[in-house]
Amino acid sequence: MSKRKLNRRQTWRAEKIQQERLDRAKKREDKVDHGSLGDAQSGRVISHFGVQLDVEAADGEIHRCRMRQNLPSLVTGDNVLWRADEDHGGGIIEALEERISVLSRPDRHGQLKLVASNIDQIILVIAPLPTPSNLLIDRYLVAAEATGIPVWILMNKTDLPEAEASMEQISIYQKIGYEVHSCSTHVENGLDHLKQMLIGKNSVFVGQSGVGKSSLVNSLLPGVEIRVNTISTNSKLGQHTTTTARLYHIEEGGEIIDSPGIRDFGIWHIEPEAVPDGYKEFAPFLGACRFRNCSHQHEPGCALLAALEAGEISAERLKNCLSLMETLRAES
Ligand SMILES: Nc1nc2c(ncn2[C@@H]2O[C@H](COP(=O)(O)OP(=O)(O)OP(=O)(O)O)[C@@H](O)[C@H]2O)c(=O)[nH]1
Ligand SMILES: [Zn+2]
Repeated sequence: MSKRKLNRRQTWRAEKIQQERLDRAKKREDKVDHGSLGDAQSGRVISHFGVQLDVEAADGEIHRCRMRQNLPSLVTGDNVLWRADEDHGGGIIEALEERISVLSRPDRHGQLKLVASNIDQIILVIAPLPTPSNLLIDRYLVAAEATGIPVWILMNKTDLPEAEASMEQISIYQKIGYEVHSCSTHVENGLDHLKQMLIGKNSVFVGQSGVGKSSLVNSLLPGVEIRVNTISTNSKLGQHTTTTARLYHIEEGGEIIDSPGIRDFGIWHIEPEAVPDGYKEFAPFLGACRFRNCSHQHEPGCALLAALEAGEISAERLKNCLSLMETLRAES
């Protein structure tokens, strides 16, 4: 399979198939003698290890579960129906409830693999140091927009003197309509506002190495040790992580799903042609160019160039869009 991403129609089809499976599984279950199994109850997959998954029951207890063979592959964040196995311990997952969102990434063979589900918001973490380039921010935003999951920007390390200039640098994103919030893990009460933003939601933190994602997660989840790195110049491009995603509860409310494979989310492969769709302020102009294969660089009747001329989109964003397409073409 190519590295194609699911388009809307495919996503809709996958959801439909999933719902039909769920209905069939429920019907079958009604006819089965459950023996030593308890009543069906709802639960949440909080981590998975190959064929075994940890399911959190409504009372907060965690049960190591196997799954019925008729189920599709499950992922951290899934809501499931499961039964306790009273004879053998643990439990059996019998059905998957509809997912509201999924993060998937291509594996080394280009096949899409689910990474986590039911995520309410993607938080793109940036910091004054390492200094973000707007091109990199765009890349994360394009990837986030493609998931359909709401995304906003978090400026960490506001304790650094460079913070003000960085906020200025990213003000362009606020103009486009992205929410920008800030915090510091190094000052007292620096995370109070962030905690408010997390309440009642299932969030993932993404962003480049060294911006403080581990520090954030550690501060939000005291007692859960996640390694904090010193700034590294190593690019993580191409690295494959096997660590499973885990769902954590924040004491003040809200959930975080975290894994190294989620944090480097923005550098997952994106189709070059899909890039302009990730520039949300371009939406009114896309598809309006005179030529279908317009490169948006010099063609007469280019709707994006006209929008630029009229001051409706920024030159920087258009330049970054084109250069991101170029980079992704070179990578594929
Ligand atoms: N000044 C300042 N430094 C911070 C803050 N938060 C984290 N750091 C430092 O930034 C560095 C990188 O932090 P990490 O939490 O490892 O960053 P990360 O984003 O998880 O990095 P990766 O694990 O490589 O993806 C460490 O030296 C932290 O101590 C902050 O609010 N202010
Ligand atoms: Zn054009």
